[in-house]
Amino acid sequence: MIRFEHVTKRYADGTTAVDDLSFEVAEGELVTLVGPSGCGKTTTMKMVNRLIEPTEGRIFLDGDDISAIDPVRLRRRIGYVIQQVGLFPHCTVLENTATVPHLLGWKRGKGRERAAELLDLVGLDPSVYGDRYPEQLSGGQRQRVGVARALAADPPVLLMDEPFGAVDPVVRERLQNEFLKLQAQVRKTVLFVTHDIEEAVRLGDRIAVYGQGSIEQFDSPATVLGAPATPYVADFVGADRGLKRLSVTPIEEGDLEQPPVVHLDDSLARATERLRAEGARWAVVLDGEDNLHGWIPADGFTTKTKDTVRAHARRMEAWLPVGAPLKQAFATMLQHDAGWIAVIDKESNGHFLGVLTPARLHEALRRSIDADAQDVPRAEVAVETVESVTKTASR
Ligand SMILES: Nc1ncnc2c1ncn2[C@@H]1O[C@H](COP(=O)(O)OP(=O)(O)OP(=O)(O)O)[C@@H](O)[C@H]1O
Repeated sequence: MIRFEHVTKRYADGTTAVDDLSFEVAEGELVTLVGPSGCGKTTTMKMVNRLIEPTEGRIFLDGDDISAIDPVRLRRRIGYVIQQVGLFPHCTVLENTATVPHLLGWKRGKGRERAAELLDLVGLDPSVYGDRYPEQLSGGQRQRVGVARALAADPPVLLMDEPFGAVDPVVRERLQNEFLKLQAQVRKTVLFVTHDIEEAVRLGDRIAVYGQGSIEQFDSPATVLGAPATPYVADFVGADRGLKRLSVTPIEEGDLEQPPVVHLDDSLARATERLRAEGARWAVVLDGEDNLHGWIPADGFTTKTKDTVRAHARRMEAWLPVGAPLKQAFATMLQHDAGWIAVIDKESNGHFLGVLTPARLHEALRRSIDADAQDVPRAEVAVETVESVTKTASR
């Protein structure tokens, strides 16, 4: 969808901002450009919508050489979101969002209808926020309007330059999650500039890690973290990359252990006998449909009781759907001081699949590292163990 072929940008003062850059972004792919300040990320991005012209090389959009496309027409195919959102202060949120349809000559009603739809899509109720002015919004809400505005003419490509850079970390994480959900629906081809490796890892289908004016590694987040291509990349992604990697490795069914299971209507006496015979200290409690209900300890009941498990089962506080990142599992374990986390099927109504223990979490982390590091000599893939991760986290 976007292809750079040997692109170089030298500014008039002799600065080479981008040096012989070649890469390709597939349709519907979200690529994050990450690197330290001044490495050429913004220059790369602005060459795509011709705010900056390359000195050498060619850029293609959907097969068309962009140097042959009139810049104004080109920009209609490209949504642009920047950090200082650039909303018009004297226009309402709805008018701001409808700017591009308006410029494209859409009928007023159609433009406003589309703007309202998009505000909804980014989580701003148009009946509440549509008539407000930008100064009556929070920073995070303004960023959402920026995203809605960029999507208004339904361009196939989005360029986003540190769009969440100006908000606090909590709002930022929320905006990132919302944007991921939105992108799953709209599937734009996105170039996303950030200097924050965490953000690059969280959002990118692939990450381009910039050195000085060139890309040092262009790979999936898991590979960049698990098998950095150069010492520079290893240094940039940081010594705690094992910890970061937890956020890109999902819990799989194969990672789970199968503890003893009892049902709500089972006789407590028989369940207790069984658990003691098996040497188990607790069991997972399921309802009649094998959905997760909670857990029950093996001790503390006499085998003479007439009760059912239901009378003494405890509700489960910590559980996760399969596919959730290992980082969330780890955080949940720490938060609840739990030695294991129940994992359920995300499609059904909480169908129980098994439990994740710290040992299994460690194995899952190793599995994903090994999968990526097949061609990389072992010694170069120095990754923390769960123990050292635990120590880092508790420091
Ligand atoms: N108009 C210009 N004239 C001369 N040099 C420029 C110009 N614009 C950018 N540069 C230089 O080009 C290099 C790359 O700049 P660019 O803005 O692309 O970096 P960046 O990676 O986006 O940085 P940041 O994260 O700080 O925004 C820098 O050294 C910068 O000083």
